[in-house]
Amino acid sequence: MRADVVTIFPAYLEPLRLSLVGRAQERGTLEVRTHDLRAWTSDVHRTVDDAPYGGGPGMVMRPEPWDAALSEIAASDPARRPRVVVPTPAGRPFSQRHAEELAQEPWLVFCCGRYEGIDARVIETWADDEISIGDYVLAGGEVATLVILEAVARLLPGVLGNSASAADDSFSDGLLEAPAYTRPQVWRGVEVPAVLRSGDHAAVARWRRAQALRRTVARRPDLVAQAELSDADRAVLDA
Ligand SMILES: CN1CCCC[C@@H]1Cn1ccc2ccc(-c3n[nH]c(N)c3C#N)cc21
Repeated sequence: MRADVVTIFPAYLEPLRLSLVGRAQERGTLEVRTHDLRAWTSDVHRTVDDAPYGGGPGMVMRPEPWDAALSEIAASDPARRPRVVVPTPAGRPFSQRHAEELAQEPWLVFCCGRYEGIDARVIETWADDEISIGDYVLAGGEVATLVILEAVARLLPGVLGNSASAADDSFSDGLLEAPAYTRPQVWRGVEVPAVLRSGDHAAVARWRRAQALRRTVARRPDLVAQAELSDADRAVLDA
């Protein structure tokens, strides 16, 4: 997968060189190219924003630099068309399913807005996806791009390695994950649940599913309504 990120703060994307996403890049599974939007300005001040029509606070990002940037990036591989993703608080809520969908794409381009956002005509012309990572307001699209790219990168072949699997993820079965424990067996007087030390893999799986169900009912009843529950699941919830 190739991922291009257009931003006025390229340094914000440096964390993509670390850890899981960094390893995916070293392996060649993911290629991240970061671009400074100001490279596509033509004035001495490298202006990327202007006052909003209709008045109101703040500034809006001008369409010309964005159109020049996206046109040049898209033209860099004429045989393909990238899926253009615009993080915005007005976007479709990001989810694991959405990450799985984006992980199938060979080429993503992320448009990181700032100020009050990007001129709406750029979104109308270029955006394939407008995504929100949550119901809170950030100062720009860079953090959202980091979130989306990490969630997508970990789903790419070979990135998680043998020890873990995206199929075991929280949300992959529609539920929150069960509590996890490691040594010591007793810590601050609290013992690790005996079933986890039993060696009975079937019992451990049942316990973890029950914990995930109870946790999801308590914290995210909306997810329970969407999850596919077995008779055994319903017995746990009815207990
Ligand atoms: C504050 N300021 C005036 C109100 C509108 C937003 C603006 C700031 N801002 C500019 C570009 C931009 C992109 C994403 C986000 C964003 N916030 N929350 C999310 N879940 C986001 C995503 N994904 C915020 C952005």
